[in-house]
Amino acid sequence: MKIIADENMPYVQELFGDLGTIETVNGRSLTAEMVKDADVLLVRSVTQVDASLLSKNSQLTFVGSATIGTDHIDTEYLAQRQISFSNAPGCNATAVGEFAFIAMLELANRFGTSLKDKVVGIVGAGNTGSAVARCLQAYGVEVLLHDPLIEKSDPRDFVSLDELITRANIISLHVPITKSGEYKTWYLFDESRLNSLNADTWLLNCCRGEVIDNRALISVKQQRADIKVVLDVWEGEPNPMCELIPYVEFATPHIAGYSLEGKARGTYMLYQKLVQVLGKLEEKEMMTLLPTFWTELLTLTKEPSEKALLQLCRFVYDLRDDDALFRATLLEDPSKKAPVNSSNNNGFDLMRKNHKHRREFSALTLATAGQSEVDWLLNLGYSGVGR
Ligand SMILES: NC(=O)C1=CN([C@@H]2O[C@H](COP(=O)(O)OP(=O)(O)OC[C@H]3O[C@@H](n4cnc5c(N)ncnc54)[C@H](O)[C@@H]3O)[C@@H](O)[C@H]2O)C=CC1
Ligand SMILES: O=C(O)C(=O)[C@H](O)COP(=O)(O)O
Repeated sequence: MKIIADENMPYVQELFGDLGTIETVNGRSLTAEMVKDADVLLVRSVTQVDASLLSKNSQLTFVGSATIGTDHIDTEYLAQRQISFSNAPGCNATAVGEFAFIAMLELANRFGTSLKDKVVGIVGAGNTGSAVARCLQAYGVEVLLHDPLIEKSDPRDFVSLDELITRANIISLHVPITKSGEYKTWYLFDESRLNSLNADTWLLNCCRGEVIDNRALISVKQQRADIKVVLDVWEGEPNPMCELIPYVEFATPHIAGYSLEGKARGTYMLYQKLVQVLGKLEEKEMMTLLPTFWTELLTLTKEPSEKALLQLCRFVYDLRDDDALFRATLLEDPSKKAPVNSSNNNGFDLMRKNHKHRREFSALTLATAGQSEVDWLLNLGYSGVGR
């Protein structure tokens, strides 16, 4: 069995090595010729899987995408050809949740205010949106949810988008990209909605770039310095509008979901699905793949202040590093805010390829010496001993 896999998918050899011969490829430049004799195709979000890519292949039985989003997959076409498909829903939700939470703490620190006093509006209350909400609620922050597609069947409280925009100090976007229908998300935040944001709103996008009209965001930011923006995803990836970068507080190349656990979970979920499709038994376990964190135990002597909490988060992931590298990679002279060039696609993809996967909060164990007042840190995701 020939398995073609994206080179940016960790643990493929460990998990799929016994099932067939593996060839790893650059997912962005995959062609019909390259996949013509594949039995299994394992991709990430940068590969369009459609009739054109599969036009020379008549033996493919399984396509797996180690991602939450499926906007790059023509699932109808795969179904027509009776090719099994699986993505990895929820695989990197914790990573995105922790990323957004850390970004909010960083913003609070930068602007000399407290995250705890804010109201956060989450647009899209599925896996990633709920993961952000869990972190915020663990810390005691008020959260508003907006999700018209699930509000009738979900016991949580929901608000309209207008109410969310009116009441929230921070808005975090967690919707799939959809181009049609009543609740389409393409340019959900267009110029008029961006202009309707309250003074001093913080806007975070960790889902898909085109949920915000990026050109409109530039013009709104030119008038509204009060709005603060965090972008992990960009319209037109891998060629973001470089002139937008200077208006963004924290800028990263679509790596909110890039925790080692999240990526491993993605590959592992595809392994589980393929084994099932092949009628075989699972013989591998995910946790045995992960290395231990460089330090496993941290002793807390008292409840951390917000600044100390940020330090604790930076211990696991320092967002400032990725932001600085992004600017250095995509802006020729970050101090002059000049773009390297308008189509710097290698820089964006190279940063993603070489990204040093961060760990999730759970990789770090906190010794809390029996203090129940720090239980919320365990709800935030850290592991704990001492109780
Ligand atoms: N930056 C990154 O690295 C990552 C980005 N993503 C992106 O985030 C998206 C969301 O991921 P999940 O939360 O796991 O997906 P999910 O499917 O669990 O949740 C998405 C939620 O958005 C809701 N929704 C759809 N249209 C909406 C609208 N117009 N207004 C409000 N809510 C709406 C859906 O009802 C659903 O509950 C993915 O589709 C993917 O595009 C996902 C993982 C990592
Ligand atoms: O899961 C998703 O959806 C994402 O956006 C992924 O985190 C993107 O990662 P790649 O598949 O592009 O490596």
